[in-house]
Amino acid sequence: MAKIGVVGATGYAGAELVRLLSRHPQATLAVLTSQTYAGKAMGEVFPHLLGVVDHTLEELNVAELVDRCDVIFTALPHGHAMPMGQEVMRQGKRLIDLGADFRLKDVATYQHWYQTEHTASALVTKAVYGLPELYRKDIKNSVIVANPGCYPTSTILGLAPLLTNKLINLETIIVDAKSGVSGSGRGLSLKSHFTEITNNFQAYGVATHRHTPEIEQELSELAGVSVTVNFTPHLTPMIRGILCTSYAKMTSHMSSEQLTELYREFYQGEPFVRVLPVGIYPATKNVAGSNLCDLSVTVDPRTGRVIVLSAIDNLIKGAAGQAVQNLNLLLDIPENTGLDFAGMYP
Ligand SMILES: NC(=O)C1=CN([C@@H]2O[C@H](COP(=O)(O)OP(=O)(O)OC[C@H]3O[C@@H](n4cnc5c(N)ncnc54)[C@H](OP(=O)(O)O)[C@@H]3O)[C@@H](O)[C@H]2O)C=CC1
Ligand SMILES: CC(=O)N[C@@H](CCC(=O)OP(=O)(O)O)C(=O)O
Repeated sequence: MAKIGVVGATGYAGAELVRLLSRHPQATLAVLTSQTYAGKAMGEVFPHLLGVVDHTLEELNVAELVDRCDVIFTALPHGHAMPMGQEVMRQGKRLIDLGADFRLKDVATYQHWYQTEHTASALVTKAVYGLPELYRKDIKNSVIVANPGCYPTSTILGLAPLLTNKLINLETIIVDAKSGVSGSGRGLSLKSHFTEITNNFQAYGVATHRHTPEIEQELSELAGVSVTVNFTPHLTPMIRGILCTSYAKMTSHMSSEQLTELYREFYQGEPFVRVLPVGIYPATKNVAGSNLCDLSVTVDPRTGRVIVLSAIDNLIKGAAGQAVQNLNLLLDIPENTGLDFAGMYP
């Protein structure tokens, strides 16, 4: 049994991780941390976990925390996982960071987009980008896993077959994404205020969202040349889910059926990617509560563009579920361990 620490267990991503790990057959929750609720029982802060998770939240120093665990998950605001990375390396343990601190390979790019100094830059080269569908082998042997952002997960899975097979003009990629409000975390803010989000639909971070360089880094890696994208996120009045619609000009003539077949081959054997038949489109409700990413691909012969739709649950495939998938790779056990459940419908 792997002893697990969840740092930031009282956030939306952390609490979802605790829920998933509580039923994981090869992991045991050793430490759950919180600054605000230290001393309280997890079930007191989250009544849905009453009788399911009996742990008391603790506030520990980094060295003690790492000492008590084999694998540590950090689900903290960006900038706070760096000391954990250093201690994990010192003690020879393993880290899965759900935040952004180890995702960008270029430290200057991180500092620019996050307006935060990187205090563990030597570790960035050691971290592996935790998207199992692309980096499975590297993740298995890694010490620090940089769990991807929610928007990048759905965008990259949607576009990867096109870039790998050089089927699109790289200067024409547009990503139009919509997210549920849980994506912005549990903390109170005007952005997620009930009256601001209900009966409302708005864009934010236009041309400035910090997931842009993460998406560009990974698409560039797939294409073998530098790729830029227009990425526009929107906030929708729902709790969970991301739906991304990506557009690009095709460089060759293919039908929707041919491209769908190519996607099927690309993702063959993947436990969590479903390529839908032509004419059936992903919806957030179909993946809510599961670790699935649903994809559809359509060619518009009139404009020569391909339209890719991808849907995930931002808290599961976009955060906690993907983190458990990465844990399974680190432990060298079947990737769907503890994740082998369908979503919730309706
Ligand atoms: N929500 C989502 O859909 C996704 C989130 N992520 C990423 O996961 C991470 C957590 O996100 P989310 O759960 O949404 O955020 P929340 O705001 O819901 O939770 C943040 C957590 O961090 C703790 N925390 C806050 N400030 C500090 C601090 N200064 N030092 C230490 N701990 C602190 C809080 O706990 P306490 O006050 O109890 O200590 C809380 O547990 C972020 O990096 C986020 O970007 C990634 C993908 C998707
Ligand atoms: C709806 C909403 O607010 N979503 C968040 C993205 C959550 C996420 O994945 O953020 P990290 O990259 O920090 O892990 C946002 O746009 O900031």
